[in-house]
Amino acid sequence: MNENGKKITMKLQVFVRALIFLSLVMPFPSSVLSDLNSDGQALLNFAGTVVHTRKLNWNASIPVCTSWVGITCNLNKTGVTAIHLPGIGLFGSIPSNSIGKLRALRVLSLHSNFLYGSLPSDIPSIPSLEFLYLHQNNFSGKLPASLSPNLIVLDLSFNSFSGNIPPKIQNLTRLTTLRLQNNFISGAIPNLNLPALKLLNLSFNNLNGSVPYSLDKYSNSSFVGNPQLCGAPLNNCSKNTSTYPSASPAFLLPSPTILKNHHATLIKKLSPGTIVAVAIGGSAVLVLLVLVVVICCLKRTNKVGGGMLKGKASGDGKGEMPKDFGSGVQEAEKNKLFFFEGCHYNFDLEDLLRASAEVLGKGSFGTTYKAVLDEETTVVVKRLREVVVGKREFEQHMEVVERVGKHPNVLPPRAYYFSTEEKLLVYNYMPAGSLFAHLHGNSDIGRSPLDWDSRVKISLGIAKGLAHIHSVGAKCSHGNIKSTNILLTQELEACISDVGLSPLMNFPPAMSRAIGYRAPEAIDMRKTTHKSDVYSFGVLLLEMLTGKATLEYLGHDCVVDLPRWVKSVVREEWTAEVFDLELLKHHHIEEEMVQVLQIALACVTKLPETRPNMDEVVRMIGELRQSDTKTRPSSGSEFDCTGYNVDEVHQEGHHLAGGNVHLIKTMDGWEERLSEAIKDGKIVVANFSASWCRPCLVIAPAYCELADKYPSTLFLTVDVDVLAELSTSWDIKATPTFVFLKDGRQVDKLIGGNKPELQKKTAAVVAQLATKSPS
Ligand SMILES: Nc1ncnc2c1ncn2[C@@H]1O[C@H](COP(=O)(O)OP(=O)(O)OP(=O)(O)O)[C@@H](O)[C@H]1O
Repeated sequence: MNENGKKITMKLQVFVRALIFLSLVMPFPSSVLSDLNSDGQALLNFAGTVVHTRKLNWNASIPVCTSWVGITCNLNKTGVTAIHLPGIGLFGSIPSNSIGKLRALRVLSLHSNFLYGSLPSDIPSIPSLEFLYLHQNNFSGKLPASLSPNLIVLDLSFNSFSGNIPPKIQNLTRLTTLRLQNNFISGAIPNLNLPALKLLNLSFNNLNGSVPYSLDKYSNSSFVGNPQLCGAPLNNCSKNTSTYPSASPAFLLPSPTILKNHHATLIKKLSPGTIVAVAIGGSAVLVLLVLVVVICCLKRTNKVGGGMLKGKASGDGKGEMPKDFGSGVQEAEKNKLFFFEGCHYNFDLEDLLRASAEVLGKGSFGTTYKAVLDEETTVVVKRLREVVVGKREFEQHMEVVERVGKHPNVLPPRAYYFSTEEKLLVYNYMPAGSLFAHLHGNSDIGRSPLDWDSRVKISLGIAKGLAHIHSVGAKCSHGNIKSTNILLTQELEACISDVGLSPLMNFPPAMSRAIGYRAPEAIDMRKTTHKSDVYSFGVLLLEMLTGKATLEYLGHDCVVDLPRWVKSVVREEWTAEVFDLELLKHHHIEEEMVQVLQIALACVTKLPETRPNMDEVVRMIGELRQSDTKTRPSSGSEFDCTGYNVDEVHQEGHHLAGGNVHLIKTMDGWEERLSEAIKDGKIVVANFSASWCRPCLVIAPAYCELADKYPSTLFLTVDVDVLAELSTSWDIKATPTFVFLKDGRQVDKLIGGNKPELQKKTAAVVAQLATKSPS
């Protein structure tokens, strides 16, 4: 693997740790030893209810204050003062009478987990509590009404809290940071006069009324995304203030809260211009697609004169239609090819039987041929075997299929033929081939591998097509979703083939390739449902992410259980091994890849009722695409995993450090930009990561302290992924920020950063850059 590949691989290892909770959940010993103090008991109550990863070593047999992960105690070890468990995959609701019982607790940091439900009221009201970090979870219900009067930081952002801002916040005289953004908080903002408050963010809620005068000193970014809110620093109340679209209701997957919140933010932040552009662009693509299909159909065929005679050659490979092809077609019925409405093919059955033919494959429903009628007309003929319904029922069913086929991501049959002995379906020939061929057959035909954008586009197309099929009725499922049944246009739009065939057939024993896509409850084809289609779609997503087929030839055909394989790889913490090496060559896609992996894993859960439906899947993938322009570095705006907008944090840091902070946001071109910033004599904060678990909130105020302490100093923030490059053990607390003089000498370290190799290396880089750019 090249350098870049390795880097991305390591990034992915960091990213996907958040997924591990899906498979790493471990039961916690519920027995409690009698000598355990009440804090220990309270913590065990918490851990006994909230699912967690094996990183948590809490055990009744070990004293709480010596080595329980994430726990800090007071000096005489009589009480727990801090809990730091951010981003470790905690999943579930916090019970009351657990953390709320810790009477000495000052810091509670459980952000970036998967916690949901209401926040027990005994937690925020712990009298000693000073720092409460619960952002990036999925807590819901009203905001806590009773709050510790000692709170300094209250961060409940990126959750699903609703209700009003409790007026009691006014009593928090020590509060310096209040972050409630990206929730569903409604009502008017109370007139808050908080003397210590420096950071305020109420953006992207459902707040209304006018911004109280006491708060108009905060910037616009503290309030944006509340369409009903007006007054300085937002627009004047008399004007229309809806500058941002309101939030779409959050989608609740069992797991990816982060995904939801992150993307809810991104959508909310799309400007109307962008939305219009996306809408126009989308419609243009759609119109183009329809045009292509119409033009294809309009190409009338010339009758084949002296073409290939029926029954001449082999049925395998290129040649003519096989000897017995059409043998069941009775003379009187030769012209009884039934064409669907809107299709203008101009051949009859006889032409078809004489056409030059090639076997494309033998599937579960019969053999599929490519039939070339003339230079302009090539179709695909599916010769169905084991049709169990009679003519009338077949015809009625075809009417439904015609209806279902009216969607840009569904490949409709163009014509059919039915007689007692022969049943044929005619489709447009899709020269770009199947998704299977694109993913697994490239080397044979010199086709370049599918890049990430194309894979996402294809996934979205399939999801839309499938959602459309499901919208026709509860009983209308596809039943055979797999990569050979996804055909692609030249523009790489996905078309789902074989729609509506399952109900017509005598259920064949599933072919081995199909078995890999089958939901556990639908191995028998008769039991396919919407949710079993969702499972198959999840396998398709995994196939696109991993580049692995569901069937391997190891001397004999071997079915690959992709969901099982992927889960086992993630469990063993070899997550980066999951992804297709072809994809690892590209920059800035790792976050999206992990998000798609989350969607895929949600689709392939064992219990059908826990899988999302296809509409929800469409929305999730769609959000991924809409956020695309925001998450790619070229857009100039970035979000980290905790949902912080780096620009926003930069502004805060910049503001607080007296306009003397220069932030370098991305890895691209960082050397040049660092040099420039050094030349400008600015304080430099270099974030060498596009995203993930950067405690911006912690770092931004800390910049200011350091800016005071070391004027004209260079700050360098090194992220966990860079750390991972040098260290095999991942420590969630280590997000080191080093402070360097411009000559490369280190003068301080801010958080973590006890990795000498990393310090040495960064110091060398800084020194080298400093000499390159005289200040
Ligand atoms: N309209 C089409 N244009 C181009 N290729 C097609 C078309 N329809 C099917 N194919 C390709 O022909 C091959 C055989 O298809 P067929 O549907 O018979 O089998 P299958 O997809 O492997 O299995 P199943 O019958 O279970 O769907 C597949 O590789 C498929 O991708």
